[in-house]
Amino acid sequence: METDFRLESSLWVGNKRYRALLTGWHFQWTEVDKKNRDKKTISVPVSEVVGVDEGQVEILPQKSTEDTDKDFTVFYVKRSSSGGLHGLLWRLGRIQFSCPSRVLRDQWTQHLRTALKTHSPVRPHRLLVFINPFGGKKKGRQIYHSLVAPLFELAGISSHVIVTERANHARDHLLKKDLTGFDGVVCVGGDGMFSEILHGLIGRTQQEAGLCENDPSVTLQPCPLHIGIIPAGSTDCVCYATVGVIDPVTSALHIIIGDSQPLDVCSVHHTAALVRYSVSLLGYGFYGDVLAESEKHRWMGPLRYDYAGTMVYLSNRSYAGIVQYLPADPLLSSPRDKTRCLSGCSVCSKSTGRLFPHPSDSGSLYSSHFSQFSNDSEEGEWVSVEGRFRCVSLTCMSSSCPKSPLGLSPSAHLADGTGDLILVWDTHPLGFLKFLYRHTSTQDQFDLPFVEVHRVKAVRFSLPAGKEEEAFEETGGLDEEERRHVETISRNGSQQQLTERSMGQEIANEQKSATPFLCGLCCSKAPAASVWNCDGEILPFTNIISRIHGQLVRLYARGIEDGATMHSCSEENCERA
Ligand SMILES: CCCCCCCCCCCCC/C=C/[C@@H](O)[C@H](CO)NC(=O)CCCCCCCCCCCCCCC
Ligand SMILES: Nc1ncnc2c1ncn2[C@@H]1O[C@H](COP(=O)(O)OP(=O)(O)OP(=O)(O)O)[C@@H](O)[C@H]1O
Ligand SMILES: [Ca+2]
Repeated sequence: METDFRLESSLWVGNKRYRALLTGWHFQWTEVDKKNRDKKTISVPVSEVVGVDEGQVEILPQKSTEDTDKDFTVFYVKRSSSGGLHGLLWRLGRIQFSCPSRVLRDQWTQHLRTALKTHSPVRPHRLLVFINPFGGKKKGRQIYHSLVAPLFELAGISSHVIVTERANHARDHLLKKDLTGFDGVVCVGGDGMFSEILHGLIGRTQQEAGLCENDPSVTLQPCPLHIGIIPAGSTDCVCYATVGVIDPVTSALHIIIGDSQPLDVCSVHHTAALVRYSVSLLGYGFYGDVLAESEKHRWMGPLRYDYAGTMVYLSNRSYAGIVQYLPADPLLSSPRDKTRCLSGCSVCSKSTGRLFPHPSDSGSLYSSHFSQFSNDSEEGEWVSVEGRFRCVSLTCMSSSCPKSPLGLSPSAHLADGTGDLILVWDTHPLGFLKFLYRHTSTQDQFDLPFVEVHRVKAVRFSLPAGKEEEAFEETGGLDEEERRHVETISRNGSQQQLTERSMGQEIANEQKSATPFLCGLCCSKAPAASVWNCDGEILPFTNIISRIHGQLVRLYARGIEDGATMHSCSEENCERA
């Protein structure tokens, strides 16, 4: 393989001579001075070459090209620092070489294209793109058309663009319409848009596989289509936690080169029905109350979370609950091992083999998961704790975001088949503030006497006996209706109906009236129950069962690149160098 693509020759960039070399997995060019001494080398992995074109090529603004038939242009990924604690920004690098002859030029372009095909087999050719025109600062369309579409065009990707006309438009399209010929689905928007794509693709995949999403013990089928996220929302947590920066061009380049990042997904069930899927935060107590409060102040934009956070903090709530969890294997990793899941993470790579032991045998591929949820002794025993909690949070990944650059659980893994359960027991207000504040720095938020963190495969939450009735009274007896609804679903066994109901706007509205009334410090009686925040949506149920499905979806991403340790960034292919 190495020698198949080897090509070496002198090439010119302007009036400077370069020695260019295409060998195996890399394309590199070294400036050579008049005495034939090597100067700076730039080396680009073939997998990061975006495209090759004959002649002189400009992208935006389109200039008239002064084509010479001995030139070719190479587009590639160029890194620069994001300037923060987090990942690296990617930009489109461009270099135009002149060859001594047209024959040599053709040799270079052909070899580079063959190398690209061989080393980048998973690059998308056709994408389905959903743009939420109202996400974030309402710039989704502009971001896509000015920054992303020209790059897709340059890379020869054809895209079918749908500007959504209502909430759940993208999800419904993915559940019902023909998806033949698409390699991936791209959402232009925030976490809410990503969640729509997630639900649409997981639902569609299970429908086609004839699997029932309602039963938490069923091993779900991984989705064949990749998901790309072009961040254009007010909260872009999934993008930040999987790419390391919130930047449309960086994300577009990850899509173009076909990066593939598996992602764990948590399914949330109530009695015998699926409620929703979550990847970043399933949170009860503080985070539930913050979301409920913030919904009343949407007009404030992203600031509403800070306002709601402060109000909820001041209301000084804690909630009674019973939390049961199924611990993951402690020998594999720990939420307190101080490691970080970065690009090429070995814990995640090893998990792939464990989660899918025989990739060639589809029978055992999925059945391998099944026992993880049962109470069989090999998989460990459920642990049960009961008490009053400030918050109960479950996250399948670190959930790093600009507010908390290392995230809710800094050592969590994107694709290890586990989630981290964070239990914050009731404590005095200053203690809880300390816990929250530590999310903004590198200080360990778990190193506090009232905080526990567990790496888990599944979690159950229920209100203590007696509290349940009290909570229902406060929420206007909604659960009776919910119970009827779930019974209907169980009888009909209709997945579509369930999805409609669990994600529908009506239920969100019902819940708004059912959410605990926040009356700040003047509260005479605190509510007995909080609500669940599931990736930014309020759940209509309090008692839930959730289970982590390892590597259920794949994103066009590669995890966070650590600028400090990246060879290619610090030395060569980097604007900082
Ligand atoms: C003292 C400073 C404390 C700062 C604490 C920052 C912790 C931030 C942790 C954020 C974790 C986000 C996880 C991702 C969730 C997304 O799937 C979801 C959808 O986009 N976002 C939210 O639900 C949105 C959830 C937003 C939660 C924001 C919480 C803000 C708390 C502010 C507390 C101020 C206390 C001030 C006391 C005087
Ligand atoms: N055309 C549309 N009209 C109204 N709502 C839409 C439309 N398209 C998508 N949505 C919904 O808008 C919600 C928020 O979208 P998105 O996540 O893209 O933006 P956001 O600004 O980050 O949102 P939020 O502030 O709620 O986090 C999504 O849940 C999605 O279902
Ligand atoms: Ca995980």
